[in-house]
Amino acid sequence: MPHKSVHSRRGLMLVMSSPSGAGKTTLTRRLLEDDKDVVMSVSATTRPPRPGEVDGKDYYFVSPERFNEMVENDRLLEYATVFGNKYGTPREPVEQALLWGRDVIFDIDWQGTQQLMSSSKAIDLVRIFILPPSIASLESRLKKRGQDSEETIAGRMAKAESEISHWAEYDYVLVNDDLEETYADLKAIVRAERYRRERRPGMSEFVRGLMDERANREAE
Ligand SMILES: Nc1nc2c(ncn2[C@@H]2O[C@H](COP(=O)(O)OP(=O)(O)O)[C@@H](O)[C@H]2O)c(=O)[nH]1
Ligand SMILES: Nc1ncnc2c1ncn2[C@@H]1O[C@H](COP(=O)(O)OP(=O)(O)O)[C@@H](O)[C@H]1O
Repeated sequence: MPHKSVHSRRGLMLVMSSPSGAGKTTLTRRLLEDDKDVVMSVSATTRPPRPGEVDGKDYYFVSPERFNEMVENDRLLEYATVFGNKYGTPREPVEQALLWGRDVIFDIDWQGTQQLMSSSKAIDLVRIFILPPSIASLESRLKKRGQDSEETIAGRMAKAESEISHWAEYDYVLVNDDLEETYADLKAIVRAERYRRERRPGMSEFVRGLMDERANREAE
């Protein structure tokens, strides 16, 4: 049996960004259901909850005053204004999860991704950008989701181009045409990233063990 250090690893920070409606929530939820090593980073926001959204699960819904307090007390890893509302990532749950060797998945925009990149977290980041197969399908998905007013949908569509323009700042780009195929690709990315040398702190110890074993056998 190899020593357990061979399995110890640093958690990934899996960042998912996309124009609204491309499918990141759908993909993220599936990954969370399938893989118990992945936990979600629940953001704080000043946006009002949509029907069906649960405080503490989808977001922490907070007042603008409370949000400012979190910023001032350095409780957020990053934050940004999107569609006129503030969104931010609470620091503590992320640091806890990574410490326990869990992977953390983030549904944040390009501004948040840039902030994480310029912080000490850069080596832990895996950035994934989700594109729709066409603008027409983006619009029909937003309509089909049925959670936003005509006006909100028009606003999201108007923002899509500026979101999409940041695609090249990501490590991986997935075109979410067939959901099953995109999901399989997402899982492949996560699986491979877990094996990166720099995320495997126990590996040097394991290799030292191999060398010792070899030396011992030679001595016998
Ligand atoms: N920077 C940053 N962006 C966030 C955060 N939480 C959510 N967002 C982004 O805010 C945007 C709007 O989110 P939301 O109102 O839930 O609508 P969605 O586009 O349907 O997911 C999306 O692009 C999210 O990725 C956060 O904590 N930080
Ligand atoms: N590959 C796909 N093909 C068709 N519909 C999809 C696909 N991926 C997601 N959807 C649907 O499109 C809508 C928007 O997806 P969602 O995950 O909420 O997007 P986002 O989180 O990026 O705003 C949802 O109704 C979802 O069921």
